[in-house]
Amino acid sequence: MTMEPLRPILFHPHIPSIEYIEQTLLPDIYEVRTARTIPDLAEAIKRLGIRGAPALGCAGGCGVALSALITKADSLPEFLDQVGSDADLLRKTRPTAVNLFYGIDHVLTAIMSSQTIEEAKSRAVDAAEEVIDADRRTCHAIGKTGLEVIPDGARILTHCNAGALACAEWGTALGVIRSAHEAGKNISVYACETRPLLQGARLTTWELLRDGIDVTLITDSMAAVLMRKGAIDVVIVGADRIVSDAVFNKIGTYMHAVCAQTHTIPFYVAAPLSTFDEESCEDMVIIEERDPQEVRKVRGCVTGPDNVPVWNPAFDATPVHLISGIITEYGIFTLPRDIETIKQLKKGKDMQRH
Ligand SMILES: CSC[C@@H](O)[C@@H](O)C(=O)COP(=O)(O)O
Repeated sequence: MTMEPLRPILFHPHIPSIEYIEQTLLPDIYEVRTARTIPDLAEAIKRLGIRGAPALGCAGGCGVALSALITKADSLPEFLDQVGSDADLLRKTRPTAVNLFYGIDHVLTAIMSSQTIEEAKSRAVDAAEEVIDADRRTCHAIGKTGLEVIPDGARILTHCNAGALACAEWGTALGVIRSAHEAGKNISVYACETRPLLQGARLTTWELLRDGIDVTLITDSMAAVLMRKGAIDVVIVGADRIVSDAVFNKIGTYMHAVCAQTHTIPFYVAAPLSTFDEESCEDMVIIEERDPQEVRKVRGCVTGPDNVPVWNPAFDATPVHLISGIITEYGIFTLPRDIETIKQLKKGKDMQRH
């Protein structure tokens, strides 16, 4: 039986609202929630009800469109002012995943030259729908590109959740895994649990079991031993931001990359062009630091003394020399070698938009 495609974020311009799968409750509770205001949406993003770089891009884009639809203003400048300040509120939710800013800016740019409020509303809806449709198409294209790095029989390690739940559909790292499964390759996956918020344990395993893909859950500290035993053929992870010299992804990714290099295992990143921030370098990126309580407690259960100091960065940077390739909708690239090609491709996309 084929499952319905998993679509964690839907935009309903006629209501107007944004519907999303509440990811903090999975896997025990599958609940679809609705954001009707920008503060509602911002709150859902901050507490990771909506999460994952491409999904954040969709949320940002749809959020600006939602703001355009619900804003009541007497003049176009007043209207644009209100939408701009809602966009700023969304920008402040999470600092690392660049797709959030890409989605917000895509819709803002589309409405800026409007002559009337009605025109701006209609442009905002079209642009938000474009962000979602493009992400769906892109993830399927990434999946196809990635087929060449997944041999039949591959045992794949992944970290965090770079699946359909992190995108509009299909996924990036899990998109490659899904495409390999769909192409009839006999693959199996080790999903790292991904402390402290367990996106791997809760979300990746749930997605893969749902699709009938062979998955085994391990704690993050078990990955190195599996690599040493020769039980991993390839590592594939997603990305939150790719700069000229590093890939930012969920905390723990760097550790897997170092281990993979030691054991000569290929280490791939799967991400759309919208995750590249190619003009920046590692030092320029803000890594989100989250609430210490996320480490002292796991889903309400105490895991450390209430007064113990905690360091809780949500992401780490993996230097590009540890990465075998970046699987995108346009092919597989390596950095720094292909940085100019990436710049050209992004310029080309910008030209198409204007
Ligand atoms: C396709 S999504 C890739 C990344 O966004 C994912 O690996 C990740 O780090 C998500 O972090 P999260 O904090 O859950 O938003």
